[in-house]
Amino acid sequence: MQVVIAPAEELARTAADAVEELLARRPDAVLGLATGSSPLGLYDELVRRHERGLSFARVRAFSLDEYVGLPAGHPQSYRSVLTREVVARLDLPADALHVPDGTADDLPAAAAAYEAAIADAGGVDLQVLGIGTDGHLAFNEPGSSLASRTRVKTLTAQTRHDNARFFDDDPDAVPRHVLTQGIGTILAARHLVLLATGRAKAEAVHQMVEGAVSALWPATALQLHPHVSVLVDEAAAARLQLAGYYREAWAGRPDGWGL
Ligand SMILES: N[C@@H]1[C@@H](O)[C@H](O)[C@@H](COP(=O)(O)O)O[C@@H]1O
Repeated sequence: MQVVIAPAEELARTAADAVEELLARRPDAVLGLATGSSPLGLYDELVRRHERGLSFARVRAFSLDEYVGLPAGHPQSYRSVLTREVVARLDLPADALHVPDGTADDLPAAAAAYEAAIADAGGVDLQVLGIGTDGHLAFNEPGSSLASRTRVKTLTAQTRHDNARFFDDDPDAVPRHVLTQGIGTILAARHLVLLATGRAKAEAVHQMVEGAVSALWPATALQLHPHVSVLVDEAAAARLQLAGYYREAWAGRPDGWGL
């Protein structure tokens, strides 16, 4: 795992460099998009670079997850959030954004269709990730199979509490069920770029990078992936035991090496 400890603005630029390098190599790349506050700095940076000429016109994008049961067009559905925060601000065509269908009558069929759509696109080249305070990735809560694929999950009380800020601070208004890419789905992406900031993420980041691989901390499955970049600010890095080594490795990387 590659761990970068830097101020949030620098993390956003470093992640944007990886996206820009990918698009230079592959203009029709497949990007995996995360919701939540963690990737917002990266999305802002991509918008700035788009305004300077970086094109997303041929990119395909896949959301990590979606709430079940929110009506189409609900402002907090992840389709709405990603359309507002990413697609509408870039030249990414609206029909290039794929999101699991949380309104489907047949949710297992919608999950299978989502897996098929990712495979048809050739798989995800670069997956943007955040992490929950309980170590969840996408909506793979503690106890998730580390080999899981897209499926329905039940949110924990902790996650509904964390996400209540998007639902008028009412945890009961947060949907109880979601469709989420599985840990196995996420691990199939070619490059994983995880952003985490703030003290509330410090324990989850420590477990993810340095803890024993366990369903109790689903993000620890990233230790099994060959190309993971973990971008954290000082507060989120506060519990890392090997922080000194990570800093030394990043500062001393050979010229021209990025994520
Ligand atoms: N499903 C999303 C995750 O993909 C995200 O990583 C997490 C953390 O969100 P934030 O970045 O706002 O802390 O929130 C939600 O649960």
